[in-house]
Amino acid sequence: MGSPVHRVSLGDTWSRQVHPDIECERNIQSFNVERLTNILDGGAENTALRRKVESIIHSDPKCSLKDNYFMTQNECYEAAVQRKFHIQTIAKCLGWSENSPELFYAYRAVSGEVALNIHSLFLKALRSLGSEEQIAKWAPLCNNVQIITTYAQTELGHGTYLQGLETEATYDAATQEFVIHSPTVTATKWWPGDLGRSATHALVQAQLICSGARQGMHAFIVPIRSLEDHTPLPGITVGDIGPKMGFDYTDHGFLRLDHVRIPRDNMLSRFTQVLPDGTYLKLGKLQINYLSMVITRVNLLWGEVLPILQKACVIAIRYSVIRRQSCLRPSDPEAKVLDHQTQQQKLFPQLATVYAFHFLTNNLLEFFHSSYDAILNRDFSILPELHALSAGIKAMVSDLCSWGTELCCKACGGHGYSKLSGLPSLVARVTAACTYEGDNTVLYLQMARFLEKNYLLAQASQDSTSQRSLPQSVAYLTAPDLARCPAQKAADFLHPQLYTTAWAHVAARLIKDSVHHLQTLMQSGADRYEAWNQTTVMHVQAAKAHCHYVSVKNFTEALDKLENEPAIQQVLKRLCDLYALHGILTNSGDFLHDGFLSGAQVDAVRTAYLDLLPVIRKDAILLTDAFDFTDQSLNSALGCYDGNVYERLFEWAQRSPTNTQGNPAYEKYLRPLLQSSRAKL
Ligand SMILES: CCCCCCC/C=C/C(=O)SCCNC(=O)CCNC(=O)[C@H](O)C(C)(C)COP(=O)(O)OP(=O)(O)OC[C@H]1O[C@@H](n2cnc3c(N)ncnc32)[C@H](O)[C@@H]1OP(=O)(O)O
Ligand SMILES: Cc1cc2nc3c(=O)[nH]c(=O)nc-3n(C[C@H](O)[C@H](O)[C@H](O)COP(=O)(O)OP(=O)(O)OC[C@H]3O[C@@H](n4cnc5c(N)ncnc54)[C@H](O)[C@@H]3O)c2cc1C
Repeated sequence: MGSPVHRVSLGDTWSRQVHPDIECERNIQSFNVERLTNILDGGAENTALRRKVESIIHSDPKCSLKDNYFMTQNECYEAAVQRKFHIQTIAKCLGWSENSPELFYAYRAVSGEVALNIHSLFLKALRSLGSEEQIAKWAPLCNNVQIITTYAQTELGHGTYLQGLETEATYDAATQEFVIHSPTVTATKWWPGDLGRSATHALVQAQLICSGARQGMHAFIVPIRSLEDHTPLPGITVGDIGPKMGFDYTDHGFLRLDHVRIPRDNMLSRFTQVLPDGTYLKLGKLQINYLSMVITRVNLLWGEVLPILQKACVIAIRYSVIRRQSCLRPSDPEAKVLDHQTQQQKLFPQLATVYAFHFLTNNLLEFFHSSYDAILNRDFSILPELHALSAGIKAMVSDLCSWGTELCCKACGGHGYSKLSGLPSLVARVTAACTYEGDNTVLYLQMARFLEKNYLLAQASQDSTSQRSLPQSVAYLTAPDLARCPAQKAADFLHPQLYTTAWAHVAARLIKDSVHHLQTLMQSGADRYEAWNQTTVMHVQAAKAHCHYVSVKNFTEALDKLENEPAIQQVLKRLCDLYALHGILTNSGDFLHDGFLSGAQVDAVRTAYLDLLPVIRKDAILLTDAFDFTDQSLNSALGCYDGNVYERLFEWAQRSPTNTQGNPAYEKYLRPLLQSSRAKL
C-alpha cells in the first residue's frame, strides 16, 4: 500500500474516494507491492527516507509543479529557479549534502524540474578531470552556490565530432595564461544548459594549442558573468538559444569568447598538464578527456531517462483501467480499454522494458562505481568496456524509453495528447535523451567498434592454442553456439536460459556478419574508412542486438537473486519473459535469417507471448503502483492514484488562462467577422 501522501495528495474534494474501477484492481494482490517498492528503492530504509523527503517537499507550495502546463518559457524558467532555491534552502536547513540520497529524492519529488541541473555535470567533470587541488578549490564554491556553472562543449558547428571543435585555448607562456577564443561563428558554444541566463562559470571544452602544436580537446574553467551584477565579463557574448521542443525550465545558451584570458591553473589537469614553459604532458589516450561523458551517460539513465518511461507506464496503465470503450461482447458492459488485447500489447512490453531497464541501469551504475576509482588512479584497462557499455546502453535505453513513452501517450487517445495528461512533456523530455550526451547512432557505433575488436580477438584466440579471456560483457563470443533453437513448443520459450541463448546467438551472428562484410569490402580494395562507412548500418544493428542480449541476460540474473521473494520473482519472471519474447518477435527476421528459429517456432514464440498478456494484466496496476510516484511528481490528470480522471481533467482545464483572461481576438476579429456576415443574413 502506498503512503497517505500518494493517495490524497492533491487536495481535491473528490480525491478521498478511490474510483471503484481502479480500487478493484488492487483488491487481490498476488505479491506484496510494498516489498517490490523496497526492492526497487534498494531497501525498505530507502523507501522510508524517500517518502519522508517527498512529504517535506510536497508540503512546501513553492516546490509545487501545479500550474506548470499553463506557463510560458520565461515563467517555467523562473519557477524552476524558485524550486531549486527552495530545495537548496531546505537542504541547508536539514543538512542534506550534495550527492546525498535526500537531495536525489527531493529532485525526484519535483520530477527533476529544477534549474541549475548542469551544475552536477560540471562537478562530475571537475571530479574526474581535475587535480585534487582543483577539486578542493572549485567544488566547495559550486556546492555552496557561490558560483553557478555549466558544461560548454557542443558548438554551433560540432556536437558529435569532438576533434572538430573549433574553440581554441592557446597557451601564452609569457603570462602563464590560456587565451580562450571562438575564431568563427560555428565555434560558438550552443546548447549548454543553465548557460543562457544563469551560469557565472563555464567548463569550456576547447582545442589546446601549446608550443605551436594542437593537442585536442581539453577542459578549461572560464568565468563568464560578473559575480557582482551578473553582467557578461569582457570578451564574453552570452545568451539564450530560444524556443525548443521541451525543457522550457532550462536556459540552454550560447557563448562566444573573444580572446578571454584565464590562469594556467584553470585547465583541468588530472590526466593532462601544461607546464609553465608550455611543455605538454599526457597520461594515456587523448580520449581520457571524454571521461566525464561516460560518467554522465551512466548517471542520467538512472536519474532522468528511466523515470520518464516509468511515469508514462503509470499514467497510461492507470488511465486504461478507468477509460471504458466498446463492449467485448454485445451483452457486456463497456470494457476497460486495458482489457483489449491490443492495448495490452501496446502497454505491457513498455512495463516489461522499464523493469528490464531498472535492473540494467542499476547494474551499469554498479559496474561504473567498481571501475571509477581505478580509472581515477590511472588504471585505464577497464575503460574500453565501460565506455562501450555506457555508450551502447545509453543509446538503447533512451531509444526505447523514448519510443515507449510516445506509445503510452498515443495509447491514452485524445486525452493523452492534452498536456494535462503529463505525457506530452515526458515525450518531449525523453526525446532529447536520444541526442544529448551523444547522438544514439554515434554511440551505437562506438559500441560496434568495441564488438568488432573483441570478435577479432575471439577469432584469434580460437585459432591459436593460447586462450585470451574477453571482457565479461562479450565473453559469449567465445562460447559454443547452437545452430538451431531446440524449443519444440510455446512453453519452452518461457525458459530464461533458452531465450538468453537465442539472443546471444543472434547478437554473435550479426557481429560476425558486420565484421565479415567490412573485411570483404577491404579485401576488394576499399580502404578501412570507406568500408566502415559502407557497413555502419550493419554495425548499428549488431550493436543493438548485443545490447538487447546484455539486457535480457541481466534481467534473468536479477531474477535469480530474488529467490527469497518467490511471489515477486514469479511476477517479474513474467515481465522478463515478455521482454525477451517481445524483442524476438519485433526482430523475428534476425532469428529466422540463418534458420536459428523456424517459422513454426516464431509462431510458438507469439503464442507464449500472447498468453502472457492476460496473466500480466492481473498485476498491471500493482506493478505500476510499485514505482511509488506521488501524484504531485506525476502531475497528470490521467495518472493519479485515485483514478478520478474526468473530474480532475475538467477541473484542471478550468485553470487554463485561456478561460480566465478574456478573449481580445473576439473584439478585434471575431465580432467584426460575425457582424459583417450578420448583415448579409
Ligand atoms: C537532469 C538533467 C537533464 C538533462 C541534461 C542533459 C545534459 C547534456 C549534456 C551534453 O549533451 S554534453 C555534450 C555531450 N557530447 C557528446 O556526448 C559528444 C559525443 N561524441 C563523442 O563522444 C566523441 O566525439 C566520439 C563519438 C566518441 C568520437 O570521438 P573521437 O573521434 O575522438 O574518437 P574515435 O576515433 O571514435 O575513438 C578513438 C578511441 O577512443 C575511444 N573512446 C571514444 N570515446 C571514449 C570515451 N568517452 N571514453 C573512453 N574511450 C573513448 C574509442 O573507443 C576509440 O578507442 P579505440 O578503438 O581506438 O581503442
Ligand atoms: C536538451 C539538450 C541538452 C543539451 N545539453 C548540452 C550541454 O549541457 N552541454 C553541451 O555541451 N551540449 C549539450 N547538448 C548538445 C548535445 O550534446 C549534442 O546536440 C549532441 O551531442 C549531438 O550532437 P550534434 O547536435 O552535433 O548532432 P550531429 O552530430 O550533427 O547529428 C546529426 C545527424 O548526423 C549523424 N551523425 C553525426 N556524426 C555521425 C557519425 N560519425 N556517424 C554516423 N552518423 C553521424 C547523427 O546520427 C545525426 O543523425 C544538449 C542538447 C540537447 C538537445
